[in-house]
Amino acid sequence: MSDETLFGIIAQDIENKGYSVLPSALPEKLASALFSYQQTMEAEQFKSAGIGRGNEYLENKFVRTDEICWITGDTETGKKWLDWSSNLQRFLNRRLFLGLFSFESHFAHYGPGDYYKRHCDAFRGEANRILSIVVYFNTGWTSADGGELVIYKDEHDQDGIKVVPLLGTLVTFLSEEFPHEVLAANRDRYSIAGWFRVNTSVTAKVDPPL
Ligand SMILES: O=C(O)CCC(=O)C(=O)O
Ligand SMILES: [Fe+2]
Repeated sequence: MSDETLFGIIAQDIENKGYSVLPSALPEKLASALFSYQQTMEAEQFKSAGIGRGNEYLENKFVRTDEICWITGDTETGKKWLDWSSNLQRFLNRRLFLGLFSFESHFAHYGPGDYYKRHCDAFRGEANRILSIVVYFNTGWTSADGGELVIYKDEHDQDGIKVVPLLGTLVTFLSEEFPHEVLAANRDRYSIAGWFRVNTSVTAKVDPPL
């Protein structure tokens, strides 16, 4: 499948239902490059995941226990991923007028027993995270391995839909609309999570003060 075809399916899903779950969707070459990159650097660079970034960085082991590493364009593989993501961003902006302005993403590693409790990636009103994306690198994942992503339709939904974190599966959803969680995994679980943002700093500057 070409990138254009794939991006078109994602756009249609987002338009129709606000989320998209596509098995075997991430291009295989990109997936295997990213996975080996994650494996080689994980020992030295990963750190315990915190909630928020920068000054807001706050480790919160009650909410999430995975380890993360932010992806930059400093390596060939990191750059390939950011190029692919920016093509998706451009496509979605043209097709859905989302006004996506920037992208941030990190590798994540959930060891056995790790989880990320039910949360939203963005909050209505203050949010500049618009679209969340998750891709997985785990071969031969079965239901006995746990670690599913559960996406809830709204804040009242207790059932959700379960996504098996299998190699190549690509998930996108509107960040404000869908609470979600990662159930405890019984084996190592590797992934990337990313967020497309709109630019809020510009409006903050031009908005007259109250
Ligand atoms: O790994 C997943 O399936 C989702 C991770 C997630 O929700 C997050 O990092 O915000
Ligand atoms: Fe999330």
